[in-house]
Amino acid sequence: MELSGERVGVHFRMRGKIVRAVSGFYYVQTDTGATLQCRARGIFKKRGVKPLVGDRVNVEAQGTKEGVIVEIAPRVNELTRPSIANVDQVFVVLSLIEPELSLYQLDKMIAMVEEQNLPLLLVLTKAELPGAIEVFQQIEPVYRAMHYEMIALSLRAGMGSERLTAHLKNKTTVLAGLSGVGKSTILRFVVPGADVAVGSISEKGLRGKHTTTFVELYQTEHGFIADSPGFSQYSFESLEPDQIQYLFRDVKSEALHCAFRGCLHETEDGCAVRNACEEGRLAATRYASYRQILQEVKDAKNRRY
Ligand SMILES: Nc1nc2c(ncn2[C@@H]2O[C@H](COP(=O)(O)OP(=O)(O)OP(=O)(O)O)[C@@H](O)[C@H]2O)c(=O)[nH]1
Ligand SMILES: [Zn+2]
Repeated sequence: MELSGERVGVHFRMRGKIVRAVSGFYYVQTDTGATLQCRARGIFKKRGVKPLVGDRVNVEAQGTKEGVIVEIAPRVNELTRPSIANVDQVFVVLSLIEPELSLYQLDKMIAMVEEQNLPLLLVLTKAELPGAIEVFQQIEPVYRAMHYEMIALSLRAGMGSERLTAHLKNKTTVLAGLSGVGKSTILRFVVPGADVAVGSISEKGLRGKHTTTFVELYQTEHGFIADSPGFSQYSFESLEPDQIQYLFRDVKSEALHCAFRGCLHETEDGCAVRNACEEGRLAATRYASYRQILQEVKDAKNRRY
């Protein structure tokens, strides 16, 4: 292996990205294409800084396989579930059928990503199965109207794959979605040779829920991608009920017209959001998702006090 970089004393200093973190070891993919198993310099611990997967770092290579992280570049952002830094976008992955699409789940995942202020792409899988495209055609316009892009994907039938990979270019992408929707299948497609487990839902059910506790960034042709175990356990518990409307683009824009101060846009007569729903300007399914998440947040808050 050829190492290149700046020579500092007997060490080479290189730039790279942490792609995996396991019990105190950080695996750094260097800009020269090597992967180094690294420890972090003690100073980070003293400062209370924990290197994260996704961090851009400077390493001092020690030989061709190991190194020490000596510097961490300032983070653009930091997700907590999964724990990953410098994320550019999230692919929200759901299956159109098997398991059947839940619009509540879809809207909840969109709201999670909105809370993180990240761009998203909606990826609807298993599009070749009978009845799937009809579901897609029904819902896609609702989301397009809010400027969310939605792709019908079937890697089995070669449908939508080019659009999917085009979105990966020069980005660090996180896949979010419940078990069984096809995230591993996507990973294996965009990262040929990646060691990703794919199994049927029932097989996994028999073995019990498999738990992946660490995140890994895989390098694709032009970017990085990570699966996100744990994303689905996300809750909005740190939010106040009146903040939920801002996670729903359509509710938010209708709420601008609501004359009631502090309105949560529930059952109040004359509420602009409720009116918009009744008059068909706001999709009933979206309003239902908003109301359900709002209720969950209110319930969680009541339990705290
Ligand atoms: N019909 C059809 N099945 C698919 C498609 N993509 C994935 N599957 C199947 O759906 C099942 C689940 O796929 P996975 O990729 O393991 O799903 P996952 O989201 O990674 O699930 P976990 O590994 O449990 O997180 C597997 O049996 C896949 O073969 C598709 O486009 N069409
Ligand atoms: Zn209102």
